[in-house]
Amino acid sequence: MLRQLHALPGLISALLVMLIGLTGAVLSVDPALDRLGASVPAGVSVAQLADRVLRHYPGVEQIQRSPSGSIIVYYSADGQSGADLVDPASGQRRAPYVPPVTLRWIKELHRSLFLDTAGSAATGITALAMLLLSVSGLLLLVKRVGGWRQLARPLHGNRSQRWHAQVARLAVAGLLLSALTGSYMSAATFSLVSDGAQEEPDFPAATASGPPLPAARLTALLATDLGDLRELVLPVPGNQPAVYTLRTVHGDGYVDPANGALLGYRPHSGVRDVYDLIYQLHTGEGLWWLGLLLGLCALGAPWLAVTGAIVWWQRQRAKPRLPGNSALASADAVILVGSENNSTWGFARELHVGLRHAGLRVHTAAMNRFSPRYGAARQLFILTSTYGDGDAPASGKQFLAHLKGVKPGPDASFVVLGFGDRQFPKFCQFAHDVDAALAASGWRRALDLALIDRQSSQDFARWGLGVGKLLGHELVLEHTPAHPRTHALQLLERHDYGLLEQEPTVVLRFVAAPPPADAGWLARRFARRHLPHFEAGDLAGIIPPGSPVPRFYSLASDSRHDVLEICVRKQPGGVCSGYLHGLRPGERIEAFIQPNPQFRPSSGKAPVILIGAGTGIGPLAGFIRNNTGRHPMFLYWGGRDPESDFLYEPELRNYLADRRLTQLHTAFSRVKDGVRVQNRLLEDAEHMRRLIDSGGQVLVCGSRAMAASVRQAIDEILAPLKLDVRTLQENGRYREDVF
Ligand SMILES: Cc1cc2nc3c(=O)[nH]c(=O)nc-3n(C[C@H](O)[C@H](O)[C@H](O)COP(=O)(O)O)c2cc1C
Repeated sequence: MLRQLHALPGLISALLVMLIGLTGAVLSVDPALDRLGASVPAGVSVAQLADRVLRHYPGVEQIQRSPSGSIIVYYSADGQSGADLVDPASGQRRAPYVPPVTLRWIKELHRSLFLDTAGSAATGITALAMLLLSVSGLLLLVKRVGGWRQLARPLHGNRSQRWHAQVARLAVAGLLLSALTGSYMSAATFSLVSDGAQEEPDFPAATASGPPLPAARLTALLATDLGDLRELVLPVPGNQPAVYTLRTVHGDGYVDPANGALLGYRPHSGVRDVYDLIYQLHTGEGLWWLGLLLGLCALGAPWLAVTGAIVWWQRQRAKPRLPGNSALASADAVILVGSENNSTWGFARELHVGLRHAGLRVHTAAMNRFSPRYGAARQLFILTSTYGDGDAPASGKQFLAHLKGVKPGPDASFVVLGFGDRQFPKFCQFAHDVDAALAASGWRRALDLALIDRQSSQDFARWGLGVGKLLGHELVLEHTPAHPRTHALQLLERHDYGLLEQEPTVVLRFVAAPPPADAGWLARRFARRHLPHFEAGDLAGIIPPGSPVPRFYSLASDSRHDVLEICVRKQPGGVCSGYLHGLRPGERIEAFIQPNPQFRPSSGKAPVILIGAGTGIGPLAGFIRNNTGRHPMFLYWGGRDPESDFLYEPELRNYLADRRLTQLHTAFSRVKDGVRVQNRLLEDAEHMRRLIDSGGQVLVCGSRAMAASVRQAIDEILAPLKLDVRTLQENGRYREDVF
């Protein structure tokens, strides 16, 4: 609901939001430029200013002060009118005053799109839409990160989602203020609220008799500080009575030239003061720094409109159509889906189709649709992601509340499959909650809860085999989530390890592939000569011939060096690892990049502890290679045999020598008195504790089993500090990349 409330006005008003944002950003610079050109002397009265100006401009008609402090004098001389910018300290001309035509043009576009009343109404509605977008966007952001207190925490999601949320996080306060003040000003334009404008003060019927005093001696002008002045209109010859008109930020009145008394003064009402403040907060006039900040935030509006539209489009694309979705009453199997960004629906569709091929009638719906009618479902499959900080995704939010009112039938059984990301401290938490709640409500668990990390197609296929056994049908589930465009790579060189141990491991270095020899002129002309952007720790998705399913390998290099490096161990029967191990220099592959921004050392001088085993060294070696700032970095790595599979040995020795690596601790398991990396950590517990206690960050890369043992070891090491891995994870100080 909240998402619709955000997306719908966003899509409808996107173009106008972009225009208003851009023009607002341009206008925001004006108060700062005005302020730059203005000199603002303190303690000068309006009487002093008028006296100084009159010395240089005997024909002065009007003196204006802009909110930023510039003084503009309108005068006539030799029958000609003119306007100058004047130095308030001397009353001398600084420059002719030329009203900024372009700026006025942009202001008109910003206010009314040059369409008078209709245009003002359109910009007013856009301001309201921006208000709604800012509030709903803020609430979505809070939900995304898992609570108000987590607002500063690293953002997750695909590239467009992260960019959208990141800019929104920076700009939302400014956009909210601009939208709120803009809506108020629009409402005032259409007299829906008052702008506090009041009638002119009563013009005096008569003034004191006697000759006019010099401006410098007029008491009302002496009592008015220059900082409060808006405008002083000098007596017009021939007007009776001839008086000064004085307008200040506090009120308006007239000044008797014969005795300097203030006549008919009318102070501004509270409503007017409120309007003036709102005007100032919207335009930044008189508050140039706020104007610039608001302008920067306004620049975010076009960006948010574009990335928001992309995110919406991606979400729509991920929503699959379900062929032959049976009615609930006649279904043999029911699939309920909990999803925030719709990717889980793709997996659900594959299961739906697979079960139908097995001859079942299948009903698939969102988890929120769960109601007492579902109690009769014989076989209930729940596929759900987790969102925020271990929370329910949008289409599963109401499930647990609805579950309380549903009585399971006598044959009812369930299977829960969770989708999540191990980078989160609460990995698949909602799936755990749903699984436990169903069991506690009397449903029979047909299969243990299974969890899928980062939409792994292989894990899903494996789970499908288990479901097939349960149902007594073969179930082949092949779902590949949409992936980014692939790039052609050419193998530059390879370094082989592990041959002695019969555990072949290879470090492969690729470059951007040149266009094929038979490519046409156009293809050669526009062929990409560089690798796409990536950083060490991101993932390369490689699609082996004969399989649509990509396999992911952590990157050991970043694109700055124009080389893409991965480290691959040959898996028995592995389709992709076998293919990669068979590659010879000069051969080509297709790969895409999947950013993994969560798995990177954070910037700063705190120590970084890198822990890995086997090919998990790949990204860790990349981090060390990039440590040109020589921040303290400690590597704990486990292999089998130093003679055979000491991956990156020469490079690591070089990094130690040039201090990119502070210490190297290795653990080899297939030697006499062999140890594993977690044993090394425990041996070095005192040192580890000190490093973590001093703000250190831990990055772990390797197999799932190794990561679990390392977690256990670190918990043990940290126990005396009353600290644990979970707390470090919540603070972004413990990150894993496991496979
Ligand atoms: C903002 C955000 C928060 C997430 N929070 C969690 C989490 O707390 N635990 C978890 O295991 N996965 C978390 N994930 C990962 C998603 O559950 C995972 O990517 C899932 O496949 C998304 O499926 P969906 O597109 O159907 O929502 C989060 C993802 C995002 C974008």
